[in-house]
Amino acid sequence: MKFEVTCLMLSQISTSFSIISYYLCHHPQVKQKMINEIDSIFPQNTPFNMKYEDLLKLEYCDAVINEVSRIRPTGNEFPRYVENPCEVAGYLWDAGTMFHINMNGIHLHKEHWPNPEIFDPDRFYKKDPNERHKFSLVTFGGGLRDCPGRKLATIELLSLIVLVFRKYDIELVDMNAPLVTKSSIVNSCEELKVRIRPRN
Ligand code: HEM
Repeated sequence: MKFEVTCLMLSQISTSFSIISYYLCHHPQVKQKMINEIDSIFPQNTPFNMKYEDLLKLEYCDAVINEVSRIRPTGNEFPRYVENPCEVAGYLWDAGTMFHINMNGIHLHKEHWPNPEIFDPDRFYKKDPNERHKFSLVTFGGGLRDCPGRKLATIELLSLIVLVFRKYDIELVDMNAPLVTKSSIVNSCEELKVRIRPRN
């Protein structure tokens, strides 16, 4: 069981990284802005020393992670079980009802996200998270049972982005190929053909 949970977490990280790479290749100006930020915090031709405090300075990379996980979350839903009768959205629900909270429905909701189908990391860049609804982004769930691994997952993704994009450029082999994902408990990236070249 422990092994399965660990695999699930790792598959979420690797799928997130694949989806990030896919979106960056389709939005070269975003990729360039991200690379500029990485180069400003971890300059080329200087000894490379990846520190936690420096990773936290990568605000644009963080915005890219948030925007990719908004538009293409690795999860589909998370459940909530009600022990007592309750009212939700103007309806009365019996005790024992199981709700399945639809992440895509929330992440693409026009009331919370203008032009929700458009990929735009600037929605998150240097923005105060308190200015939007606290459950408008539920990549890591929400409330009492939200993901305790969210900070670790974000730091892992930021580290991976720095390690790869500081040294290498990634291109899609076929710009017209769709992102192939398989949906089970979570979505996993099944195939993403890329060309990786050293930068410079
Ligand atoms: C990109 C990576 C990850 C994503 C997208 C993700 C997402 C989620 C989501 C949506 C939930 C359900 C939250 C809810 O019901 O409100 C969850 C729960 C959980 N996650 Fe993550 N997670 C990730 C990485 C991790 C990591 C790295 C760990 C541990 C090291 C972790 C540990 C857990 C645990 C233990 C729960 C159950 C919490 C509970 O039921 O109280 N997750 N995660």
